[in-house]
Amino acid sequence: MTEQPGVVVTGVSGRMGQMLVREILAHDKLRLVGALERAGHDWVGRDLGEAMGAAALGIAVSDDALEVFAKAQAVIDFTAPAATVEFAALAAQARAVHVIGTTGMTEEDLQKIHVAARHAVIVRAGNMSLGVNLLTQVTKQVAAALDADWDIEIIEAHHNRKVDAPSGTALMLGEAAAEGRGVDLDEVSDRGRDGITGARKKGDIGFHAVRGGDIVGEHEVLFATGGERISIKHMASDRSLFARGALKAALWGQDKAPGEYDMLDVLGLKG
Ligand SMILES: NC(=O)C1=CN([C@@H]2O[C@H](COP(=O)(O)OP(=O)(O)OC[C@H]3O[C@@H](n4cnc5c(N)ncnc54)[C@H](O)[C@@H]3O)[C@@H](O)[C@H]2O)C=CC1
Ligand SMILES: O=C(O)C1=N[C@H](C(=O)O)C[C@H](O)C1
Repeated sequence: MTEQPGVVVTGVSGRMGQMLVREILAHDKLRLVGALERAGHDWVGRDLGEAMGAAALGIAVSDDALEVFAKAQAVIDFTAPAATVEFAALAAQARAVHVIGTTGMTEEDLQKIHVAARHAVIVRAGNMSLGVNLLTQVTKQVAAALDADWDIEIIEAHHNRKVDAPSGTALMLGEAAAEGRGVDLDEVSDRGRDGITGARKKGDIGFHAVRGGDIVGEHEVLFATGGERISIKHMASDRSLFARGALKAALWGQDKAPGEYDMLDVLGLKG
């Protein structure tokens, strides 16, 4: 029997990092082989299990990406854009599947990830849950069925520590709506209205970000026209669903050809 793929978790002290560690330790087809944090973080050099307030795991938290990636068949990365761009090149060098959950990336960042995907499998999604990925497909279908007399607004809500807006998921939903409608999102996107904005421009897709407390992640796509509204919504109440999606992607990517993939590929929802 072949050995189980070894996984490195980056940003291991973070909300998603710790959730990923717990899910990998409970997984029967993946094993944890490394843990990475940013240089200067007080977890670096400590045993991961002890740093998490549990029993020792025999895995020291490292700040040396190149060294830990060399042991991995998959790198699961929910950190920050600058770190993720750097990890994409290093994971490709190590020929490890790079699962990217990080959001808030610029076009320039995405271009660098695209270059790294020439040599390795990269699975990237602003949301790793089955429900949200299904919602993108439904959004595309509804947008394709309705004309521009239906206004599309995307409303998202997250915890008060989130640093990027609109969320990666909101952008995925916006892309899906724009694709369904046959328009370019960059041309019709209207973000965070404020002041005397004038009347809503026909065909625009609006984005609104709520931030508060410990909201895990909520996304609503609203289609509104004279006399009626359609609202489709996803509510995440537990981060473990994002972590489980990421583990699925890490396993799925093991036998794939180099390239960029998303969760629709992993979940078999493309089409
Ligand atoms: N795609 C998805 O399904 C989901 C995506 N996310 C995204 O994941 C990212 C992280 O979210 P959270 O865990 O809530 O944030 P967090 O702030 O709790 O964790 C981020 C971690 O990354 C670490 N980090 C930053 N730079 C680093 C570097 N150069 N090397 C190693 N570690 C580094 C930080 O020290 C921190 O521990 C965000 O972009 C968020 O939007 C979050 C949940 C689900
Ligand atoms: O930062 C978060 O927490 C989340 N980020 C992702 C996003 O930007 O959409 C996914 C999820 O909603 C949680």
